[in-house]
Amino acid sequence: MDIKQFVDDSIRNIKQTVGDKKAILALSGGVDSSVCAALVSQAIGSHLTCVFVDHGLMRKGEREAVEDVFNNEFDVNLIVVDAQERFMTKLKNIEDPEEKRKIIGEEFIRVFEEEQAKLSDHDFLVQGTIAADIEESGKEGGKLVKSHHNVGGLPEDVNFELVEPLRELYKADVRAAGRELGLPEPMVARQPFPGPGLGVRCLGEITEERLEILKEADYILRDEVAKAGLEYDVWQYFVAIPDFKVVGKVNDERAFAYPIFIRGVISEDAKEATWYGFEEDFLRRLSKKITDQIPQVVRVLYDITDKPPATIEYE
Ligand SMILES: Nc1ncnc2c1ncn2[C@@H]1O[C@H](COP(=O)(O)OP(=O)(O)OP(=O)(O)O)[C@@H](O)[C@H]1O
Repeated sequence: MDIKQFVDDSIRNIKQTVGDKKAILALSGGVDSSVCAALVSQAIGSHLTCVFVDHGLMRKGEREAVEDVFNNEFDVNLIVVDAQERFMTKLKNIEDPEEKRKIIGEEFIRVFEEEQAKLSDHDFLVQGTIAADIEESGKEGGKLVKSHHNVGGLPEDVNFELVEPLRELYKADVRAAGRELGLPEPMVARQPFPGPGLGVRCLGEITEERLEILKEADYILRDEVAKAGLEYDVWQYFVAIPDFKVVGKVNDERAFAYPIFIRGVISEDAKEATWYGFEEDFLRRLSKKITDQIPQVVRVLYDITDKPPATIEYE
C-alpha cells in the first residue's frame, strides 16, 4: 500500500465529509486512536476534539506522552478527563476479572458520554476501527473469552455520523501511516495493551498500593527492555501483580511483601504466543533493579507458559 497516497486521500475525504463541522474522538493513546487523531487533525485541525479519559489504569508516563504530543505537535482540541477516583470507587471490592472489565468499559462510556453531552455542536464521531476489528466482530458463535472494551459499545441513540478512516488498514499500515503523519516512534510502535489497561494486571481487587507497585515495576521493565534494544524483538512484555503476599528477607529481617510476575511473549496475532527467552543476565539485572527500587516487592517470577494453555494476560 502507498501510505503517503492513503494519507493524502484520507485527509481530502475527511475534509469533504466533515466540512466546517466538528468531530469528537476518544483518544486512548493507543496506536489506532492516536493515528486516527493525527490524521483527522490534518484535515480539520481544532475542529477535532479528542477526549482522553485518565482512569488511573494507564502505564507510568502515558498520559503525559499523550498530552505532550497532542497539545504541542498537533492542532487538536484535547480534553483530558481526570477520572481516577471515579474508577477506583466503582472498582472497590470487585475481584472478578469479567466484572472488572465490564465496570471499566461501562464507566469509560459514561465518562465519554458526559463529555460528549457538553459538546453538542459536534456532529461526527471518529473511531479508530481497523480491518482486524471488523473481521473479529464479524465472527459468529465465538465463545466469550473476555468481554470487549470498545467505543463500539457506545449507545445507538447517539446522534453522530461515524468517520472511520482506518477501516481498510491492517496494523502494520496503521503504524506506517502514524510515522508518515509524524507521530513519535514509541506511540506508533506501542505494544498491544489491553482496553482495561493495568486493571487486568492488578489481579483481584485493584488497590492503589498494588497499582503503584505495578506501575513502577512495569516502568523498570520497559526501561530495561529499551536499554537492551529488545523493543522490537519481544512482541509484548509486562508486569502483573497478584493479590497475595509472600515471605522474604530484607536487611536481615523477615519481610511479608508482594511477588510480581513478569511476562514476555512473541506472537503473530495474539491467538497463540510463545514465552520469550530473555538472557539470564537481563533477568538478573531486572530482578535486582525491581527489588532494589521497590521495597514492597520481595520476589520476581518469570512466566514460562505459552498460549495455549495460558492466555497472554492474566485476567
Ligand atoms: N482511556 C481512554 N480514553 C479515551 N478513549 C479510550 C480510552 N480507552 C479506550 N478508548 C477508546 O476506545 C477504543 C477501543 O479501545 P481498545 O482499548 O479496545 O483499543 P484498540 O482497539 O487497541 O485501539 P487503540 O489502539 O486506539 O487503543 C480506542 O480506540 C479509543 O477510541
